[in-house]
Amino acid sequence: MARKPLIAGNWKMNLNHLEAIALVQKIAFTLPEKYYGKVDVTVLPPFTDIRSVQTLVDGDKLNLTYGAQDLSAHESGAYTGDVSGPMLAKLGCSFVTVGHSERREYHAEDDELVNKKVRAALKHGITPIMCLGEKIEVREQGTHVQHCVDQLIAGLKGLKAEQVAQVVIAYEPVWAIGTGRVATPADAQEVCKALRAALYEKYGVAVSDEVRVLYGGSVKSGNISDLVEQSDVDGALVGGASLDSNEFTKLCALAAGGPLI
Ligand SMILES: O=C(CO)COP(=O)(O)O
Repeated sequence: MARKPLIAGNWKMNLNHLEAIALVQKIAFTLPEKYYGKVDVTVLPPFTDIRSVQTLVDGDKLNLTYGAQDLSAHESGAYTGDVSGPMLAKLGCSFVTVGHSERREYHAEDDELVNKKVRAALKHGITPIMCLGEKIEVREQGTHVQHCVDQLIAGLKGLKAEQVAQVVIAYEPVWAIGTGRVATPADAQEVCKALRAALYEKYGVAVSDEVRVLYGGSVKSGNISDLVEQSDVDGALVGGASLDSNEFTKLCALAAGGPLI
């Protein structure tokens, strides 16, 4: 089954709301309408930028969508500093990353919390992009495939097949994030294929055919084509390269099959 590629720009903790408006305007101006039929494009700015991005996307009727980088597992209440699913839904967020390795590392998020956040996103109609991936030590031991499959199963625990069908998975090997050390297309395919096989085994073919599995880690316009050519890689979660409008739009165009802008 042909899955439409998704390119998600994870801005991480970069750009204030004025810079966010400028970047989204540049992306919208540079990427011609025709590409949106062949690739879904979303940007994931910091929380403080989302309202401004919403105003621009709604006002100019842009084809790209936007989302957030995290959400609370709770609905509301005494959770200082957190942002809830209902708040993000109200802002029109289409996606939210959950369980990014930087959240796992700096905020001690484990698979159990990731699972709660995936549920919170789904409950409020926001598509979770559930991130997983191995650290370098795990890869060196050669147990990375099983490690990633275990993270997948734990993150989706207790969900019904119809719910799993709505999730996006992002395989991001930790050693490839922000390092310039991109996994080879074969490395990405090995894990993405195993993740899809695990989805097939547990939830059936309708789910494994539907779920988009992205690769993330030092993705740029120079390597996106070889990555999306892999049969189980359905797009990319892009960090650094998503902050440069020329690089990001070029990457989106290539993921759509070109031609290069
Ligand atoms: O963490 C990432 C996206 O979520 C990847 O970041 P880089 O593209 O900067 O390596």
